[in-house]
Amino acid sequence: MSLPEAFTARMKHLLGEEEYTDFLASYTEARRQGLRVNRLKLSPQAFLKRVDWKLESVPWTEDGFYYSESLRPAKHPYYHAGLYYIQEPSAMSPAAVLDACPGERVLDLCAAPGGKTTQLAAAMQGQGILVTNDSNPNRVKALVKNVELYGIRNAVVTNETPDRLAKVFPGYFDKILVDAPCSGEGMFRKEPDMVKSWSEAVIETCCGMQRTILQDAARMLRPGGRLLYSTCTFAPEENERMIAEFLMEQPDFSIVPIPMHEGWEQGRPEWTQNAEANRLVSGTARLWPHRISGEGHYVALLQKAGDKESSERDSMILAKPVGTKQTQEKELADFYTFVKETLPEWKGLEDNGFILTMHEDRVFLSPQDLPGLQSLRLARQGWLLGTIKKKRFEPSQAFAMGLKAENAAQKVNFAPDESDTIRYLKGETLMRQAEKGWNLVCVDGFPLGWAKGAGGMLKNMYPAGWRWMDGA
Ligand SMILES: C[S@@+](CC[C@H](N)C(=O)[O-])C[C@H]1O[C@@H](n2cnc3c(N)ncnc32)[C@H](O)[C@@H]1O
Repeated sequence: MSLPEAFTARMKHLLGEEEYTDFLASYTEARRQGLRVNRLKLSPQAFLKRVDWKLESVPWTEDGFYYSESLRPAKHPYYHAGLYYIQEPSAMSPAAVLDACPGERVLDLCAAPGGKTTQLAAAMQGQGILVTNDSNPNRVKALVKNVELYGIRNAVVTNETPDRLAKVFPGYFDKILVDAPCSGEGMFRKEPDMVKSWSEAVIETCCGMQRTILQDAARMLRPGGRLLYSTCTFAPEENERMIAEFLMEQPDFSIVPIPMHEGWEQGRPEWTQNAEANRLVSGTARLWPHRISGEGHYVALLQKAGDKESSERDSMILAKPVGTKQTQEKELADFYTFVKETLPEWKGLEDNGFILTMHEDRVFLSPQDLPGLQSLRLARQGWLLGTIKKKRFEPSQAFAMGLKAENAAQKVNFAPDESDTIRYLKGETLMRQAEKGWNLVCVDGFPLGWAKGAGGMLKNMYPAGWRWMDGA
């Protein structure tokens, strides 16, 4: 791989001759591929029992595994059932360190396409509120798809600037992940295109964005809350120096030292330009491609002073959920009929943490305890259950993916190696006996989507944008 001269000169200067040689040698080695089991669907142990794949544990997260080049896990029906997310192993470290818990209010501020969002959501186990945001409207589409594919039920997806979010969520979150836009030096091996767009000017531009994003994130954190800052770059300007500068400006924040794993290295104080901050940044962590099996990453965990009790957030005016029109029982009659007939065992509507909301013709189950979100660009105001079309309720793909097979009265269960499984994922009509009406289609008991049974065939309701592509 041909690396920019200015980049290699910088790295040589930073690392010194000896370490630089090891660093450079890592570019001649194959990169490691990873997948992370979706604990919203099954435990890593249960997953390992289901597959005879050659997998090796990623040391910093118990649901992460390395797989070999030949495996192609995106070409397996389990991928379409959302049983795992394909993720670069080092990229599993930020959410693992932040350690989101069930019941918390969590923000993923720069979230698309959603790798870390799916990891945070799995840790939250459907309880609490996950606001997941990206400022780029195109990238938000991929984020929505991943939120839905992984069966995340407690997420609100926004397409906002951090500044506008901070006006709505002051002091609101227990935990915030800032996986910042960066110069991407740590991803050169994974995404060679990033090499072409690299320049020292890009580092400077990224620093500007990171500074603003961090300040806005700080406003949204409750006293005692934790903020995880990560990048996939080596440049100290975007890492140790960014954190040192932040700490100087925000005296109510301190570093929480990150527990180290084998091969991880402490942040390099000598790369900051601020003597006072020097000793602090050694509590942050660097993942280097020549020391671990993974790409380059930087991770810093920060805590805001105070505790939850001193926070004023619970006296914030918590508006009616999501500020659109309140659901009307009359409009929802067909939805309730659908639930009664199709999902008699589903208890989702009885969960106190959630409330039915509608936006235009769409029905959502939204987390409660949200401030009014009227001023925000919302991609999803909760779990999209479906659409009411001409007084008929049509369940969404997201609804299917967030259910369990046992919730459905009528279902069709395929084996992964059955030809109908792929035919279903390709969107084909299946000539197959099934109960009349809506059926939840599953593979090995994990939902894939909907189909409608009628006269010896299954009408395929798998969405066009989700379909299996040959050769892809
Ligand atoms: C490193 S990527 C995030 C990867 C993501 N966390 C994941 O795990 O899949 C950085 C993201 O920040 C977004 N971004 C850039 N500027 C932003 C801003 N000012 N506010 C929020 N997001 C921003 C980009 O669109 C990009 O999707």
